[in-house]
Amino acid sequence: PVPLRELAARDGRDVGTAVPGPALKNYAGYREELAREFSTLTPENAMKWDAIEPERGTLNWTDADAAVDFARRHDMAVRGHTLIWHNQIPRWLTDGGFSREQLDGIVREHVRRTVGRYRGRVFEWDVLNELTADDGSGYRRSLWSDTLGPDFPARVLRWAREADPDAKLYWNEIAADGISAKSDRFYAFAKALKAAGAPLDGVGFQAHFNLDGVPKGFEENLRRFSDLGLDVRVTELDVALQLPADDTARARQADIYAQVVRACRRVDRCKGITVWGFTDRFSWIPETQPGFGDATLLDRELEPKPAYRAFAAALQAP
Ligand SMILES: OC[C@H]1CNC[C@@H](O)[C@@H]1O[C@@H]1O[C@H](CO)[C@@H](O[C@@H]2O[C@H](CO)[C@@H](O[C@@H]3O[C@H](CO)[C@@H](O)[C@H](O)[C@H]3O)[C@H](O)[C@H]2O)[C@H](O)[C@H]1O
Repeated sequence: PVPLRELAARDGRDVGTAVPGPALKNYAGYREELAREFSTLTPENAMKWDAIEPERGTLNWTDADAAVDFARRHDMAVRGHTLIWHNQIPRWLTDGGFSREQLDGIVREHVRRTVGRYRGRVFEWDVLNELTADDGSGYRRSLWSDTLGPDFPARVLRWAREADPDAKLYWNEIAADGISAKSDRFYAFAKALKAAGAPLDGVGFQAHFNLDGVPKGFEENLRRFSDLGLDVRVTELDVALQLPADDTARARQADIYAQVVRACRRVDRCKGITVWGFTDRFSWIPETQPGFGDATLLDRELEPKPAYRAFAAALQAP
């Protein structure tokens, strides 16, 4: 079959996947499939703050460099993930008791150093990740919102722009895929940043779904953000199944993947789709959602599932 990356390219879009460090190192078949099917990759954990700077001043770029090098050797682009998130923050930072001024300096240095290191080699950054409160009331409570003041997103975006003027800068969000109080708040934040002239280039919708299906207003939501002059992306797509999954569940899963592809293709500024892992062998779902899994396009032996065929068919449909 024609690789997904080629089908997406016909539309001027890209298709990507999250890549866990160990998979890239230890599984030959995985690397071949990755390079064959995908035009972008997102390091699943290697570019997060706790991986890069586990101890203050101790830097570890090993897995991040390996992912960037792999991409360069296989004509793939890299989405950097993620600079500011409430999870996977190193302990020295959460327990540091830093003042606003001190934390500002620390964040600025982290952004300058990380974006600077991959200047010209990472084409997009999830600068901001999951900052919106789930109830849509405002910012999610975090070290950042508690310490850095209400305008910290604009400041962090500006530091990222300084470090690499060519990289596209994104705010990536979870559970804001449809029209909801949360996505309304996210929309208001994005609109305010654009109005303030902050360097926000795009927004990412993670799309961690299950058989409840694609949330109501998904396409409309993509379109309203793009109408703000923003690129939009699906950044972490998977469809978790209750285990053991049967053919009916896999057929429903396939339909959901296809719906997402069709919605993205109908929105001009939807730049592409990234799946959060492409084989059931490497997926965050089983560890974090006991009883669920089989969420991706290929099975554990890298064999295509109905989801893969539906994804490909939706990419090439007229
Ligand atoms: O939570 C799912 C998505 C939601 N959106 C943002 C996105 O970044 C997030 O991705 C997931 O983010 C999760 C953390 O919140 C990641 O899970 C972490 O993944 C890390 C790297 O594998 C794990 O850390 C390893 O843990 C091992 C045993 O516990 C240790 O031996 C390793 O040293 C340590 O690196 C953490 O326990 C585990 O919690 C998942 O792989 C990753 O898929």
